[in-house]
Formats: sequence, structure tokens, C-alpha cells
Amino acid sequence: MTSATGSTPPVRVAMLGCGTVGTQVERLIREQSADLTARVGAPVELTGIAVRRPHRHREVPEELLTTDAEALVASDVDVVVEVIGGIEPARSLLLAALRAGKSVVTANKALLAEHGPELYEAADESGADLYFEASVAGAIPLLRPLRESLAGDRVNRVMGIVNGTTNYVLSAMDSTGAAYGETLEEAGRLGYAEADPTADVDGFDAAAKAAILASLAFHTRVPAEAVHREGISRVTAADITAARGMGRVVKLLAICDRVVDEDGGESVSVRVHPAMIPRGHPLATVGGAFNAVFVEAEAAGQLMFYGQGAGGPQTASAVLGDLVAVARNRVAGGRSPRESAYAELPVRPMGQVATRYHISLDVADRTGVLAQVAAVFAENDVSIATVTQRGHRDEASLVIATHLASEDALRGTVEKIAALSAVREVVSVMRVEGEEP
Ligand SMILES: NC(=O)C1=CN([C@@H]2O[C@H](COP(=O)(O)OP(=O)(O)OC[C@H]3O[C@@H](n4cnc5c(N)ncnc54)[C@H](O)[C@@H]3O)[C@@H](O)[C@H]2O)C=CC1
Ligand SMILES: N[C@@H](CC=O)C(=O)O
Ligand code: NA
Repeated sequence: MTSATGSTPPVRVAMLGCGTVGTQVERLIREQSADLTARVGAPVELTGIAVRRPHRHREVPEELLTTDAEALVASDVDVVVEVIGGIEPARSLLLAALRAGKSVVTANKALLAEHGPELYEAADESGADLYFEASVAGAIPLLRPLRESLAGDRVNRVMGIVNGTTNYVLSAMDSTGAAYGETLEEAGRLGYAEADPTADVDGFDAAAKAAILASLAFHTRVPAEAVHREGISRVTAADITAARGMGRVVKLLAICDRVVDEDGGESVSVRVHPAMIPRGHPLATVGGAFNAVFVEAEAAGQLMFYGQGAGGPQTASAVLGDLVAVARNRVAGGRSPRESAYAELPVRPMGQVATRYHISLDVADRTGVLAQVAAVFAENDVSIATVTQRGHRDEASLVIATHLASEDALRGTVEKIAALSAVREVVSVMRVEGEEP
């Protein structure tokens, strides 16, 4: 291959962390060195990798390893790639890099969602780049489309599956009836889960991603704590069976909406929770660690992004894409986009967000129960779309689907129904998405 570089000095790269993703980033930089050089117009040189325990990293060249991350960041490098995860020491290390004019590529959604503005500000002050494509939906190019390709459009909705681990677990529970704990362990072994998998199952990971997506889509700062978050730890086999019985499947969804009131006032709603969707919905067939995200924009219409949302090589692909962007900017000039948060839209409290629910109840099979239950819905101003009643000796089940109603009203209704003496058990309560109202 002919070199396009002449005597252009190399772009020097430090990497922080060398786990599932870092190992693959090192491999790709090494194996694709000639192509990267040609694409960037200068060699991309990995000068060091900060790790905690060097003896555990036999797969990478020993001479690159150091335990002194601070010194590595302070050394003569142009770019810092961070694949440690978590808030500290990642935050301090990246702020130090950016303040020294070194560009940053990170896969760290937790850090971006909690400290994004601080990182952008440091990048702005020194003129460094900040790229983070790997932080949301792994390999899928999603943030660059939102940050750049759709920058001239008006995005109204971003919705989809953004956590591979929980999707892997829910898919297995649905298709094979596999146990929750077993599949979660498997997701960890495959390199999909976070270092602490409660970040996946309790929805923190998806909420951080939703915060990043909403911030970019709506040009508004949406911190992680403003995202309504429910994980999958309370999804039961009964929920999955109930969904199946109605031709639906349970998925953990991230939903970011622009809400326009009757008076034209705008806000955003950002939520992560399990939901039942029809088996015919495109998201229903997204299995394993795959992610899929729909974006609706005024001029573009509906767009769908699909691919591997987790895994070492897949996530490393997104990191390398960002690394090439930074390196090209260094060689040919150019900057990553700055933070765009001018719209400053308020985040709507979840209680005011309208959703639809599926509720299944075990009730005593006696006259008047349905009327009692229906009365509670009416008192709380929640309109029932359909009711299915099945009787069996002295037991019966009621399956109720609601029309759109505020979250507060729905919660209140379920609480009162659970307290009715004729209701033996509230078997399953779950939001329904993706069906015509
Ligand atoms: N694994 C995946 O599928 C994806 C991961 N990510 C993100 O990528 C980042 C890395 O994830 P993984 O590689 O999966 O995690 P990992 O846990 O496999 O690797 C992290 C590595 O950083 C090392 N480390 C921790 N503290 C350190 C320190 N102070 N100095 C040097 N090294 C340190 C750990 O020993 C470990 O080897 C996280 O932010 C994660 O959220 C993003 C998308 C997908
Ligand atoms: N733990 C995350 C990894 C990618 O972001 C997931 O399962 O999606
Ligand atoms: Na991505």
C-alpha cells in the first residue's frame, strides 16, 4: 500500500483501561495500522495503556503497559481513549487531558450523562475534541447522526432498545423460558454486562444512554437523574407469559419525546422502563445483545438504527471511528461539534407523562367484581380500552388494557385495585408501547 503520509508526524494515542473493549481497541489499532495511516494521513501510534494489574494483560505488548494513568495522560500524546468506565478516576483523567488540549474518545455513558457539560467546557476552552460514539448503542452509528447528520432537522422522538445485557436476558426468558440469573451471568461472560451488572438490570446504563440521546436530539441538557428509570429486575415470568398470551413481548425501552402542550409550550420526557410491544413490531424481533433505535425527525421522517449494542469488537469499532475522526482533525484541521444545549427545554415529570397499561388480575369469580374494578378506573379518570375475563371455579382472571392516561392516574388506580377484597393478586402491570391508541 502506498503511504499518503509523507513525513507527517504520528498521532500519538494513550489508552486508559484494557478490559473487554480496550483489548479490542489495541488489537484493531495494531492490525489495521496501514489502513489507519492511509485514512488519517499520518500513522496512529498507541504509546501506552494504563491498567491496574499488568500481569493480567498478556494479550497486549508488555512495553505499552503502565499503572500510572496520570503520567500517561500527561505524557506527549495527542489523544486519550478512555475505556475504564465509571466516574472516578475517569472524570479527573479526562478533564486533565482536555485541559491540556488533548482530544478525548470515550465509551463511558455514565460519565457523559453525569458530567457531560463539564467535559464539553474543558474541550471548548482548549480547542480539543470530545467524541463518544461507543457510549450509546455500541457499534451502531447513532450519536454522529444525531449530532451532525440531523443537526439541521427537528427531532421529535428517539425510542428503542439501548441495553444489550437486558435485551439478552429478556430475549432468552421469552424464547426458551431461561432463568433470569443464569442468562445474566452468561451476558457477563460474553462481555456485554457492565462491571457491576446492576447498572444494566436496574436501568442505570439505559438511563445514562437516554440522557445522552435526549440531550443531543433536543439540544437541551438532560442529566441522568432527570430520566425516569425502571429496570428489569421486577419483570417476572408471569409478565412474560401474560405478554405472550396477548401476542406481545417484553422489552426494556428508552423513550425520549418532545412534548408540545396545547398552548404550544415545549418540554421533553425521557424514560426507561420495561414495556410490552406487539410481536409484529420491528423492535420485537431485536434479540440477544442487539440494539435498535428509531428516530423521528420532522423533515427526515422515521429512521431506524440497528446493530450490536454491546461486545468488545463491536464497541471497539465505534471507538476506532472516533479515533480516526480525531486523528483526521489533528492532521487536516477541524473540530468535533461543541455542546448544543441552547433550547433549554424543561424535563416533564413522569407523573404527567401519558402511557397505556396492561394489567392482569386474579380475582374472586363472583358477580360484581368487574363492576367494582371498572368503578376504580372511572374514579381515577383512566379509560379502559378492553377487558378480557376468564373464569375457573371460584377463581377468575381479568386482563385490562387502558387508553392513554397520565402515569399518576394509572399508579393511583393500580394501588386502589390491589386493595379491593375481591382482588386476590395483581399478577402483572406493565406499560404497552407500539400499538395504535
Ligand atoms: N462491554 C461493552 O459491550 C461496552 C462497554 N462500554 C463502555 O466501555 C467502558 C469499558 O467497558 P468494558 O471494557 O466492558 O469494561 P471492563 O470492566 O471489561 O474493562 C475496564 C478495565 O479498566 C480497568 N481499570 C479500572 N480502573 C482503572 C484505573 N484506575 N486505571 C487503569 N485501568 C483501570 C479494569 O481493570 C478493566 O480491565 C465502560 O465505560 C463501558 O460502559 C460501552 C459500550 C459497550
Ligand atoms: N452493558 C452495556 C454495554 C454497552 O453499552 C449493555 O449491555 O448494553
Ligand atoms: Na454507538
